[in-house]
Amino acid sequence: MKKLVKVVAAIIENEKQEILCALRSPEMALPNIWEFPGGKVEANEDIFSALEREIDEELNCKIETFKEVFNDNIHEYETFTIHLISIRCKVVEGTPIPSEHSKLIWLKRENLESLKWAPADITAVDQLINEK
Ligand SMILES: Nc1nc2c([nH]c(=O)n2[C@H]2C[C@H](O)[C@@H](COP(=O)(O)OP(=O)(O)OP(=O)(O)O)O2)c(=O)[nH]1
Repeated sequence: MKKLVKVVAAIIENEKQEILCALRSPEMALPNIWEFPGGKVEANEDIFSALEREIDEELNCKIETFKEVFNDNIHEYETFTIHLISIRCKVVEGTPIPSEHSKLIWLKRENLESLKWAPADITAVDQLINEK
């Protein structure tokens, strides 16, 4: 059986109703595709604390999570299975600066479709596009 990896991802919306999208760098696993920033949940860590930690590490800013799951998806990649949990958040301190990603952009919901997303993220992207 493939390894199951639990990953949390942040849906960060700004005051202009734009969503933060992050481009994975050529050095990362699944390179050069767009995702919601986040990462793997460590043992004994709850999903909300994991996301706060990951965003602090990756984007050098503090977020507050909405304490509810926005989208929950299991997707099988070739080499592992991902359990991707997307959670709405807002930035409460600092400004997102990429340390690992190639690029960050803020996009309106209707433009999210224009990016090449990680396959596991498609259900969350569709849910965002369709909710308003
Ligand atoms: N962060 C994030 N990862 C995603 C998303 N969609 C998706 O398929 N993934 C995959 C890419 C990676 O294989 C895995 C997350 O690993 P990662 O490398 O970003 O997380 P991490 O910082 O905890 O990893 P590590 O290098 O410390 O092991 O999940 C997403 O929206 N956000």
